[in-house]
Amino acid sequence: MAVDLWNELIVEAAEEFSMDIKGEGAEELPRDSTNLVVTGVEKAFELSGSGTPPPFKYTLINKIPFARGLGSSSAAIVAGLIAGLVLAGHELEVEGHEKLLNIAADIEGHPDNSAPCVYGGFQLGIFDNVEARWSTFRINIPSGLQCVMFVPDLKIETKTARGLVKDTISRSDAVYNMARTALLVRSFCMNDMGALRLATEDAMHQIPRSTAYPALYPVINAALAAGAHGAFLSGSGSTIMAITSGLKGDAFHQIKEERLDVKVGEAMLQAAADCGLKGRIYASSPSDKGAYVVRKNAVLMDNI
Ligand SMILES: Nc1ncnc2c1ncn2[C@@H]1O[C@H](COP(=O)(O)OP(=O)(O)OP(=O)(O)O)[C@@H](O)[C@H]1O
Ligand SMILES: N[C@@H](CCO)C(=O)O
Repeated sequence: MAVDLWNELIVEAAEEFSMDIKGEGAEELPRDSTNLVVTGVEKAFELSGSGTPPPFKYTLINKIPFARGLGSSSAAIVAGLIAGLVLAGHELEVEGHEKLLNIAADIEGHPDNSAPCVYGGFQLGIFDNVEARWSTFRINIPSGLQCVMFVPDLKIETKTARGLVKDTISRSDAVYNMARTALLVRSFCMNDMGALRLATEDAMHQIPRSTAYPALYPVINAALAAGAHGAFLSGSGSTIMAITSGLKGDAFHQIKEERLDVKVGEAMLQAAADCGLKGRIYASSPSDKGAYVVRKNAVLMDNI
């Protein structure tokens, strides 16, 4: 599900390659061609038949915390792909093909984050063996939902978190999760948030991942006790996401005591602190919109 939390990428013509990173990951993310925005731009140029891209000046303005289960790597890949397609003047087949989504998911290895990143909203990403490609399906999101995210000072890379989950699962665990996946989709389609606590229970990945993350269940339980409809590990972690609703109007006009998102956020922070873990709370909402081009400026050549 896409949330209203954005990274911005500016790509400009330049004499030589450079990269400036502001905000999240400014100190840690690579500033060379291994940065995923460059991977995206290079892929777009390759697809356009233009070969290697010319040197560019990259500016990344990052709001999405990285290696926290919030899809920052997909955001970087998709931003690079879209910027590269615009710069190379190349268009992809969309309708009935989902080319952009498939290219992004192939770079990332799965569509879990690329689908909401490309399209916005709540997306199911399924590999279609007949078409030999990823296919996505949009699910309704009830209006007024809030996403309260506990983002700990603890980075967990997806490949590490995936290493904690067994390759095989028992039949009973599969049945447990399949039933809850169906209930989750029903809850969203029917605007029935009352079923979300049950629908967001899990028997497949949270327990093994909690072995490296002792605060996981205390924080989930604190969010539920404070009134969240459901709470769960976001992606492969380390962010823990709680879903609340009930506010009317802009958050700035609310009385603090009446704001469930604040109560839930405070409860999550406290439970984490009790486990010796610090972090930040982000309160956001689902975004219906995916990645988009803000502006394209034509650069006049010297001889024009
Ligand atoms: N521009 C970029 N933004 C974010 N991560 C990047 C970028 N370029 C390279 N990376 C690398 O990608 C890795 C982070 O990807 P990872 O998939 O683990 O985290 P995430 O996308 O934030 O979380 P998740 O996939 O669990 O939602 C790090 O090793 C990071 O160095
Ligand atoms: N949904 C994936 C991670 C996507 O970031 C997982 O649980 O491994």
